[in-house]
Amino acid sequence: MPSSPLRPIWWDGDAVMILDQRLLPHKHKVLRCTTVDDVIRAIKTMAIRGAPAVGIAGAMAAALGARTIMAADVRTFVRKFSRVCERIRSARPTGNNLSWAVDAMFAVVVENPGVDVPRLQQLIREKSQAILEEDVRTNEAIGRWGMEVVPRGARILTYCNAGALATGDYGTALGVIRAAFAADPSLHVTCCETRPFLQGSRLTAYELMAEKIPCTLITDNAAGSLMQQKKIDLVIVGADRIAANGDTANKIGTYALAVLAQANGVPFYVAAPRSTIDPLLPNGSQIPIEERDAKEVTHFYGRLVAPRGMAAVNPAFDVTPHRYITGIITEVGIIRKPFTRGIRRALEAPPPTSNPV
Ligand SMILES: CSC[C@H]1O[C@H](OP(=O)(O)O)[C@H](O)[C@@H]1O
Repeated sequence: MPSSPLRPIWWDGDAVMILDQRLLPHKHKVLRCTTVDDVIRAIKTMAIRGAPAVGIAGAMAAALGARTIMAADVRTFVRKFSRVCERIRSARPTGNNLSWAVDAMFAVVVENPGVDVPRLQQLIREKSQAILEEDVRTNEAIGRWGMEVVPRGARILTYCNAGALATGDYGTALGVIRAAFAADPSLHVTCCETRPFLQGSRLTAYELMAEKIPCTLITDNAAGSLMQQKKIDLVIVGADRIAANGDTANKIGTYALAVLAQANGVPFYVAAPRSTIDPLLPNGSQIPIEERDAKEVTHFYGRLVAPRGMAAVNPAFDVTPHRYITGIITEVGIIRKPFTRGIRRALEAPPPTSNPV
């Protein structure tokens, strides 16, 4: 069992256990995954979601796949494992963490020449657990750095779910909120429902209420008006892929929030681990945006709301140009403009070892 009721994924012997987030907050069902396809299906259907959590799921799927490869020799094993990794990589296109995790899993093979197949399978399984544990430490460091930008009594707005359920535990944007709340219980969080999958009203609200963090749910459309009325002190969101210049892909609707924040003089922060950064992308124009089923728009919990036959488009993410971002909170510090130089330095920094503040 996981150490926290909010952990979205964990090993249970030879099975990967995934908390089915499609049913939260009112039903708590765990999917028992024993094959690569079980995990890929959980990712594609958003039973597990959130860029870092999807990366961890990809790592564990790779370990499940490695275990089932029957190969007498290492060369055959490597060839088959490479194919498994490529299948996992394509499960969801926008988040950088999935490909980052798959690359890290394949690197185990590259970094262990001369090791036999059973030992490689064990090392791959251990790496997947290490990625989970490193993610939690990373989020705690993001939380500690992020406290620097949260004034006492802050009224914070957040979007979608960048919490324990979107990561290995603790969260990125919600990691900052958890760390700030531990030091200052007077803060307040406004969370946007985040149509159409409702990560805000179902998941972020669930996390915040579980920990008695003062919070209020609003429709996505209300965010701008609250900022206009000076009722929000700062915005903190997660990220799915950050380009080398700081352009950031996140849940659809984030771009609008960032423009509204700048228009109203509200600081706008992105909280993300370095595994979300894609240094090979010079800017956000080439970030692949996942198109999801139009039924998520025309239906509400499976019930047709729009007229039958109504056309709908459902991009799951958008890209916020770096000019609208105040800072990027990572596990090695807060990156501010000029982002290209700051991101390069952050990627060169050693991993966090202790409390940076
Ligand atoms: C900790 S980053 C989580 C990130 O992922 C969410 O998207 P989805 O729920 O579709 O996986 C959203 O963009 C969050 O900010």
